[in-house]
Amino acid sequence: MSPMIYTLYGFAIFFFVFWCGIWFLHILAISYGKIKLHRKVSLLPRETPLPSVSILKPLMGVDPNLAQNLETFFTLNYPVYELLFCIEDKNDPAIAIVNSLMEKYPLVDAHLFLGGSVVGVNPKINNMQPGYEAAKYEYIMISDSGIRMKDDTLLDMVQHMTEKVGLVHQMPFTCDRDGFAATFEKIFFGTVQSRIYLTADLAGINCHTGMSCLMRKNVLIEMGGIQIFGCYLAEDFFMAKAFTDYGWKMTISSQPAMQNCGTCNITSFQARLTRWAKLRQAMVPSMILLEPLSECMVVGGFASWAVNMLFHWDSLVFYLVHILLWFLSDWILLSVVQNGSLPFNKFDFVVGWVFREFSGPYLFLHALWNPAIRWRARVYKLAWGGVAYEIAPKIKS
Ligand SMILES: CCCCCCCC/C=C\CCCCCCCC(=O)N[C@@H](CO)[C@H](O)/C=C/CCCCCCCCCCCCC
Ligand SMILES: O=c1ccn([C@@H]2O[C@H](COP(=O)(O)OP(=O)(O)O[C@H]3OC[C@@H](O)[C@H](O)[C@H]3O)[C@@H](O)[C@H]2O)c(=O)[nH]1
Repeated sequence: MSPMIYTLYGFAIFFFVFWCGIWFLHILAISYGKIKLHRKVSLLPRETPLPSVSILKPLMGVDPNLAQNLETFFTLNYPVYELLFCIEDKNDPAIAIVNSLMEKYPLVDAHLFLGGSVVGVNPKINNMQPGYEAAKYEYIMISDSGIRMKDDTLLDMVQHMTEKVGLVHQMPFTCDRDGFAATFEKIFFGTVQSRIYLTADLAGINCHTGMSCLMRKNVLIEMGGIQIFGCYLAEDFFMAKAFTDYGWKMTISSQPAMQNCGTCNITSFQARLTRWAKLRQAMVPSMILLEPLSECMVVGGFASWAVNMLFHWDSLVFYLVHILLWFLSDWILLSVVQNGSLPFNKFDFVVGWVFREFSGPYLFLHALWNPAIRWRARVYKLAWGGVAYEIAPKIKS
């Protein structure tokens, strides 16, 4: 056999093994999701009192659901906590919403911090810094503006903070909302993102998306505070990395993060996914190969060629069966993450799923060719490794 044939067989074996690995991830994610997610929160009395929590809420602008999302933080079923709302712009309309909720719930320990404090380039860290400095409790929670809590979400997260755990985060998911964009978001978070998030959590790989996380404050202080992550845009990834570097474990909680922003459209969601992809490409360069390769249509194409080469199986039949099984597996995983009836029918799922599968590789390439990162009012670039610098001044919204 010529070296060319050996090389082709080598590639065929690689793609077939990779394809098997991806299917192993599907099975792991579904099984682990069933075991890990949506467990009942224990209400049994404890020997020691529950730790008190300082909740940082960085806010910027308003959306139609902001008031009701924020209100869920005032009605948490948790003994001692404080709410630290942080708003950078002193003319931000979110201020009025926070003030009216603070008036409505005078017994809840809540404070508002205006103006932020420039400790780096990350605008979320800059915004939270005054709130962080004022935080008085032993656990710090960072919770983005679009998050909606159930009464027992904080309790669930605290119960996952066991002896060796330093950081508990929620796997991103979405509330039920109307419209195709909301369907698309739910399909994205409940399929491709959940598969990686669950398997990464099981394998102890850092996949932290910082929209809702609980941390031990003493460890944060030992690291130098949240400001040391201000030089990165992906402060979430580096915070989690620092916790593991300090010898702490991290885990997801049983309840996924319920994102419930009231403005939901395809363009802004795709811009957000592209921004995240740019962060991953800069921080974990192996993702540049692994991500496109692990897309259903791409890995299926390579595997179809490989099985034809190795076992003389019909490529087209193999490809179609692969897509059908992937689709079914995604439906099962989404149902596990949703843990109840879905707000859309099977036809909507087919349309949303096909759209996700075809737009995924496109968004990834788009992120690769356009390195500038727009986040809300500012534009940044990332150096390899993830350190960020701002390339355009703040755009007035
Ligand atoms: C046979 C092995 C195949 C491995 C395939 C890995 C394919 C990865 C495909 C998609 C990646 C999706 C990642 C989703 C979560 C990240 C969301 C995100 O970008 N968040 C950013 C913004 O908040 C945040 O800053 C970044 C966080 C982490 C990025 C690093 C992700 C690494 C994931 C690697 C997981 C491999 C799992 C393998 C388990 C055995
Ligand atoms: O300029 C800004 C941008 C954002 N933020 C706050 O940061 C939080 C997240 O902002 P967005 O919703 O725009 O962004 P994402 O949902 O994509 O964020 C997510 O990905 C990037 C990570 O660094 C974040 O930790 C994670 O939450 C919000 O609470 C927002 O109010 C600011 O305070 N200032």
